[in-house]
Amino acid sequence: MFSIPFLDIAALQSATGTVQLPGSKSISNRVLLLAALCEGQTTVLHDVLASDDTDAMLTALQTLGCEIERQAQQVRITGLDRQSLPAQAQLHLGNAGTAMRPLTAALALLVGPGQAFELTGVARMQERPIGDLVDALRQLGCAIDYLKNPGFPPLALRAADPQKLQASGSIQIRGDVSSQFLTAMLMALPLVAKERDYVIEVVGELISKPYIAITLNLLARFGIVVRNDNWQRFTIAAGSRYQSPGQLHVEADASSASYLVALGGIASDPALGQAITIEGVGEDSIQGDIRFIDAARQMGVHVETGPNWLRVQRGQWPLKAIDIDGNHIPDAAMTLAVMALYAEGTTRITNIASWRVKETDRIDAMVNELSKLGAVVDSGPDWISVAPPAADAWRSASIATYDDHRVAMCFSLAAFNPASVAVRIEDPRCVGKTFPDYFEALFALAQPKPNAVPVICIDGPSASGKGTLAAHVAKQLGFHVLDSGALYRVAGVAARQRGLDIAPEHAPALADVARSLQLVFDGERVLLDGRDVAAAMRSDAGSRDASLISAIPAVRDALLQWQRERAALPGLVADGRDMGTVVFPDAPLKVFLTASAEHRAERRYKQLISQGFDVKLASLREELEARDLRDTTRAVAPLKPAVDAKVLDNSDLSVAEATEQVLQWWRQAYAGAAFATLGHD
Ligand SMILES: O=C(O)C1=C[C@@H](OP(=O)(O)O)[C@@H](O)[C@H](O)C1
Ligand SMILES: C=C(OP(=O)(O)O)C(=O)O
Repeated sequence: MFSIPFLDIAALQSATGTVQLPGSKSISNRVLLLAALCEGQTTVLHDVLASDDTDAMLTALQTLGCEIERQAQQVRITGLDRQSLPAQAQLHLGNAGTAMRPLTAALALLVGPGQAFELTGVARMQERPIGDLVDALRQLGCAIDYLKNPGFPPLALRAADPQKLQASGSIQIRGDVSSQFLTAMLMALPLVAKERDYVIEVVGELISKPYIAITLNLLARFGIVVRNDNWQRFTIAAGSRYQSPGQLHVEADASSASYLVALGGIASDPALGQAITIEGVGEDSIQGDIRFIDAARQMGVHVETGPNWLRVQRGQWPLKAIDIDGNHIPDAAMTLAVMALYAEGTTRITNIASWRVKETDRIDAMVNELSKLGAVVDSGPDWISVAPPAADAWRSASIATYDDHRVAMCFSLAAFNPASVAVRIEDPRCVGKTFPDYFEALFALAQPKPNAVPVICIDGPSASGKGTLAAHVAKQLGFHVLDSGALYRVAGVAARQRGLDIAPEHAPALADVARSLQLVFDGERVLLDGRDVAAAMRSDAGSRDASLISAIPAVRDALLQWQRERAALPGLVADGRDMGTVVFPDAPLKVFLTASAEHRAERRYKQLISQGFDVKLASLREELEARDLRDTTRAVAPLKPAVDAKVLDNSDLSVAEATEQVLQWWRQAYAGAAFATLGHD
């Protein structure tokens, strides 16, 4: 997961490959709760989504005393024992609608005399309506108080009035704000439907119906058969009792699949043998969002399906604009709004009023962010229309994501824009709600346009702190790191292992060694042919050999390609001596890091002393000055700032200050002018 302030997505060209999708949020949170409601019975759930929303549900169930064992994607749950519910519990449910709504209903019926439960969430959750559900529960005698604003969480639950609970067998609930209210009632009522039927009548239009279908399907798996009269009236029969299915497999998430279906439709060219294969969800899915593929097909995307897989390729290009009622696929329909950037004509998505009360006001969010890119966008209370920018009207944009995972995921697809304008996704961590590794999955499938991967070069003399600075900058940007100094050290070790003397006369053999290095940098470990050589390369002999081998032009040439290939999505921070001058001459940001010999000697001195080495400051300084002289005057790739490098003297800067300076340059260098005019610098 990229837990960083923003993620720059390079101009992307194509996509191909196979992806195994994480579990469905809607199914995971439903089955976690259903399993918890199977009093005393154990259920083993497989392929459960691990994300912020499922964490919210799991943590709440644990707080309530549920026994849960979690191993990777497998969760073993023993159902709650009513008698041992805690007297008090405070449940923080983040922004998970699938936790807040169903838990409210179940706990409103479970809470006993003398017990009190509070349910709350993030600030946005406190703006997401829950009044229709509370009104329905109050008809049953449930005691629910609003702790802040009427109609919204946080809520306090106390024991229901038992007489009223038995008296009211028919409950009315509104269905036009969120289907999750009805889902919540359907999952809670089996807890009380012992002696009599309970009937739920939906008032007004029921939106997002396919989510009710998921609920009914999963209830049946847990032994509860609900009569559905035309989506208007639902009957839970007397004698209903939760019965664990023992084991249950969670399908992959069909809403998450929409971004990858769109990816294939935009960027997988069948003529080049490209396709996106999505595993874990397919035509047999119980999730309504699988119907996104119909909309994608209407836009011209080629989709093949199997029971639990999808294979997607570009069909018609540009895509066809469509006019679609998005009510049945409220989450996946957002993806259509971004696909519209690649369609001929204006795409209209209607009947999506619920977008306004989800993670953010999604209609406004889509209008704002699509407009930044230059699209022609319009909207109303329950619709949005999108026409792509004219060829010369694309603008680079820093996409605000409103703590909404779907905004972040959708807009990553804008990076295929024909104008190659830069796309920056702010707060990419928000995808943690349902698809924590979304960007990793995207980068594994997508290929950048030639030379589009952003590279930051940090060159400089010995002990200037390049490595530390590179690591800090890379961490902030989510980029890879190339420590080219380490590369020469490994080349030296490899040469010694093959019994070669490191001298100019062996240049061809040494270059062969360099060319064929089988190398993996894995945290602190450096694997050469599968063996860790970290200690050898950092020894004194390793340093001497690195210095010798790096002075051999044929070796430098041999390693050039290997270094260039490290420029992988989303980007690279390369540190060394000739990164900006030789290896990545087109890098958008080159930093030449210096510090006075006095400061560098002092830093190295402190470092070595703290490691227990007996060294003298004066001789360290002499060594550094001698090395500087050698480095700056050598014939091959002498150490010098690239003409377009920014010189950073960090003699008096902390690592944090130096990092901030580089990031500031980066924010400007990478499409900076365009972002700056949008106030997002
Ligand atoms: O029941 C569910 O799992 C969901 C129902 C839908 O909400 P609405 O019914 O509020 O549209 C959907 O947007 C949400 O992501 C998940
Ligand atoms: C609306 C969504 O979430 P929630 O389950 O919180 O309603 C969503 O995932 O798009």
